[in-house]
Amino acid sequence: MTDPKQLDRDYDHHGDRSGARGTTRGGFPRFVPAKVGPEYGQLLEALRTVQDLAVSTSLPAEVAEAAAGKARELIELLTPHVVAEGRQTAGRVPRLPGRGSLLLMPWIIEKIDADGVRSRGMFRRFHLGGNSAAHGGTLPLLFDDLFGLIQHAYGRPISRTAYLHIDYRKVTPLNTELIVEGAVDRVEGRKTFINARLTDLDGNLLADCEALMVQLLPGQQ
Ligand SMILES: CCCCCCCCCCCCCC(=O)SCCNC(=O)CCNC(=O)[C@H](O)C(C)(C)COP(=O)(O)OP(=O)(O)OC[C@H]1O[C@@H](n2cnc3c(N)ncnc32)[C@H](O)[C@@H]1OP(=O)(O)O
Repeated sequence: MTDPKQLDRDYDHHGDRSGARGTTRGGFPRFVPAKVGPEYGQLLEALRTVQDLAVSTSLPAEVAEAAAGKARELIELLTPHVVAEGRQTAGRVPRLPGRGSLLLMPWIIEKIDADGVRSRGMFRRFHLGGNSAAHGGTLPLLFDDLFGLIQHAYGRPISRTAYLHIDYRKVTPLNTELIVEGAVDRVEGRKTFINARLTDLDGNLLADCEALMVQLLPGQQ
């Protein structure tokens, strides 16, 4: 992963992490890959299964009460380990599904270079929208994170998504291996235009997306 300061000489001057917006102290945190053992991936997989169960069960009161107690125990165990943005493990383990983040789609990056990025994975029960299909709102998250990786691997400075246009071509199934792949289409000054496609393993197009990412100016957050 390229040091973002090499791509953006204003890296340390984008907004403020100490509270006041519009000032230039702080900047974006530096995302350095985190080193973790196998237990971290196991924890995340267990938590994702809990998410699947949380949205697919109808619990008797005593089971809900017992589960709430166990959840509170987990909260107590984890709370002392909260750290500042950029120092958390989530999002900084490129080899894990969703880079080790529970927010992101639990997909694995298969290819990442200046020619583009490809990830493979499944939408799970907790991504259900209706009638066995992935919720339409989960696709922008999948694409947006992919675009962040694409523009970074292409060597663009820190940028934010200005727009993201998705065409939903076919229903996106759950529990089915899929591929998302995209690349920079063109760069115009501060603007990077990126295209991506979501397909099944037979190459059927499920959705495609075009986005504009705009390079941040010094002071922009
Ligand atoms: C191991 C660790 C790995 C870590 C990897 C990192 C991965 C991270 C992944 C996470 C990634 C997550 C990423 C995220 O999710 S970022 C989160 C979602 N995005 C935002 O919050 C962005 C909010 N918006 C803004 O901040 C501003 O609007 C920005 C900065 C985007 C532009 O405001 P600014 O005032 O600076 O610019 P400007 O208005 O002078 O415009 C400049 C040019 O752009 C053109 N324009 C602007 N908007 C639009 C539009 N909507 N349609 C068409 N064109 C548009 C405009 O016409 C002009 O063109 P031209 O006239 O010059 O030709």
